[in-house]
Amino acid sequence: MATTKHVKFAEDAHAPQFALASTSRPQAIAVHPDRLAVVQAASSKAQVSKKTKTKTDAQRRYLKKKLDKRKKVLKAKKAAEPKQKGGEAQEPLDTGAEVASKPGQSVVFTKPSPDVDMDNSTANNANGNTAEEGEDETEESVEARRAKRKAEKKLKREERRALERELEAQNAAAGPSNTEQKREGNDIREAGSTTKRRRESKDDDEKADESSDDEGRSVKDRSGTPLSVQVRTPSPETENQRIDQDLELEMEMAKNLAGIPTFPLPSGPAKASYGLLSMQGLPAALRDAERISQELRVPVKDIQVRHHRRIRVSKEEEEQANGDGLSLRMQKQLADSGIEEFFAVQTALVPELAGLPLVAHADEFLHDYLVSAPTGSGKTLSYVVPLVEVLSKRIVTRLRALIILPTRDLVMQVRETLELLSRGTGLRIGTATGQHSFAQEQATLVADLQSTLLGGSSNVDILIATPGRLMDHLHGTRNFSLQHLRFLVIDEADRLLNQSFQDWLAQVLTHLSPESQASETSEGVMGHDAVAASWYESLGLRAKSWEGSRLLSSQCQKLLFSATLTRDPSKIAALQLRNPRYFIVGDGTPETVDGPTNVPTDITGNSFALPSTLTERMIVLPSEFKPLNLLYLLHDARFGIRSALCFTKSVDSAERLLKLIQFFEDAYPGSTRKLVVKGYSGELGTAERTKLLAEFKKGDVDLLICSDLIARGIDLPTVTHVISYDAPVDMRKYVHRVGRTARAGREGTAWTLVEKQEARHFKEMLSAANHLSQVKKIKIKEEQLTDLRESYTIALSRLKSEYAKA
Ligand SMILES: Nc1ncnc2c1ncn2[C@@H]1O[C@H](COP(=O)(O)OP(=O)(O)OP(=O)(O)O)[C@@H](O)[C@H]1O
Repeated sequence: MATTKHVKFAEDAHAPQFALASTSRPQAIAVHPDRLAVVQAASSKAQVSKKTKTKTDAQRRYLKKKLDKRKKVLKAKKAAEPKQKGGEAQEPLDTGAEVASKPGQSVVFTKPSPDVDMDNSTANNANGNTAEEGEDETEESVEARRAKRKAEKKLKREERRALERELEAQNAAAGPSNTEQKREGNDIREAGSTTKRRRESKDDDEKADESSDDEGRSVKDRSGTPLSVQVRTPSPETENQRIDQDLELEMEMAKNLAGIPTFPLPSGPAKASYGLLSMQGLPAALRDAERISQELRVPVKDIQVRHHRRIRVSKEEEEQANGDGLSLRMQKQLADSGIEEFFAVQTALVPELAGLPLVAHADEFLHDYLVSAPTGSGKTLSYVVPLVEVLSKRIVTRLRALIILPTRDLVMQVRETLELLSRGTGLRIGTATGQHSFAQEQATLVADLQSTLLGGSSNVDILIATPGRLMDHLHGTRNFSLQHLRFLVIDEADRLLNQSFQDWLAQVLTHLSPESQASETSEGVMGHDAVAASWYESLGLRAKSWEGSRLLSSQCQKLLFSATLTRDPSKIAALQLRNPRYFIVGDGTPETVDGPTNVPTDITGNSFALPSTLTERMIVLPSEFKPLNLLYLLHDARFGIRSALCFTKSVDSAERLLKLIQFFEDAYPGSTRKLVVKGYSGELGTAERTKLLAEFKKGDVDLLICSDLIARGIDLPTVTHVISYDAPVDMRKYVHRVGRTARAGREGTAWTLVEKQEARHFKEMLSAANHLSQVKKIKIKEEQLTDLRESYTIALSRLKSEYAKA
């Protein structure tokens, strides 16, 4: 509405008097008197003159510029004076009128009158051009005017400088107190000084104008004789406006910036302190982790299993409650497997867990456990031995232990260990990985797939699964229930917690509580004798007064393992831990307030433990030298790398490298025995992968080129070297890759080929984990590669033609 009115006024602005007088124009009468006043003002000549007044400064500038131009012209005239004195006729000025008559050009004659110039209206001739005459002026009056102009000019300069000083004073008043403020102050000063520089340069130009004729164009007559006139194309109004706008903008900027609050410069997040982590909800037990030295060894026969009390007891009482050792059966199994003494992580966990009850009572004070121990330190046995010891007391088969692992290969590996150590116990072990059909898996995991049984029906005591297939069974297999679960083991926990696959963790935790299945209770349901005691009440099977109502909602204890276990509070919170205890196996140095001192950690204080028997090397080189350097490592007698895993960044690059090395081996005459090199990736079938790993373990394969599929958890005791052909992108990956060697107290060497452009990142990564000093830099000289070059060139050209064919 307001816009319409405004438009109307704009239309009526040409005849405001008429609009006021005429009663036949209701639109005009309906207008608010204030607006009317504005419209009237805008339409009157008074408004024009007011506008002109507000631009006095700008006009002065314009004037000054004009005066300077005149001064220049005068100078030129003065230079011509001797000629005049010599009786030569003064150049006729009316020739300039000819030039000035050209449309669009304003012509300034050589002797302008300042009085005329002060009033533009009188200075403009009929064509809109400026024509100022001064033919009859004497030399004295010229001198006087020059002096006057000089004085005026000086005055203007002083005014200008005063303004600049004022601006600077405003900036200083803003009071910068830190770097950012200083920067802003600098910016303001920069803006001010830019203007100042511009002005100074203008001043310089003006000075230069006195001797040269840069801005003005020298106009020549038809005969080519230069005329003493200055031709300006921009109109004075445009120039005035520009100067006004500049000044207003500058003032505005200074005003705005002076009031802006300042903020500190952004910087990278600092490593979280333990105090901070605690404040963010990390349980105190996780802050004050129990550290165990990597070197600790205890003979299997000396292990004393701690029997848990039903009520919470002091640490001293708990220690006094030492019971017997491990079962004789277990001791025999371990001895048969060549295990005479327990490693550090096992000495901490086996006594703690092996004495746990098969069925937990309400007043049993149970813990959940988080364990961070180096790669190859025996974490698998540290949970497998106690699980077998506790569950072997069972009479009825129920699903009592669930072990979750990230890959199928790891599931098979843990299954092997479990089967070995549970021999003679009758414990049933099942796997769910998707290796077999869903129906096949269902048949092996669940005894009764037809009826609906409140207590579930399990064919296995221990299930080892990948999270994806586990979800399938939770949602799609009748009578598959987690209600009897005593142990939930999450191995390679940090990797699994990073996988949100079907929200698997939340799903598993939900299926541990009875509420999730309470709705399924109905009269037609059979077999409630098999329901877990802790689930009775929730399923409406007993009155509250029953003793079992005091049982825990779930008796399940959680055990988490990794070489790079997270202490990220948000991830930990998702686990819903109960009375957690945190074990870190490292060099035994107690943690400081700011975190462990010698164990590499990431930003959230996550511990990265590395085996003490590991030797680490890096070679920094241009990317094109990587294949030759790798071949050198494989063929030089000093290194003699065999039984090695070589990691690449992708399956494609693993394939290419494999072919290149195979072509090289064909072409290279230098070695007595050709290296056997094979590729290992997820693209191979399970049977093929198992066969390949068996060959490698036997020593039939010298080098296995692989993707990160087997970077975690895979236990190949014969690996003596790990080569990262492509450098790992983060510390976790590095720890797990290099951890494929130097396992179980054996020696091993890890090599990382670092491309020059990656070197900085790689070193920063190591040093952030406090680990840079452990990785020795090796340089292979170009001349050391000479022997390999010829065969390498052949291999390379064969590789090219192979890819050209594809
Ligand atoms: N007490 C022991 N004595 C001798 N060998 C052992 C002992 N405990 C474990 N080992 C062996 O050490 C090797 C590594 O064990 P395991 O695979 O459990 O390591 P890990 O800590 O799980 O490593 P990763 O973090 O890489 O998964 C295995 O070959 C295992 O048989």
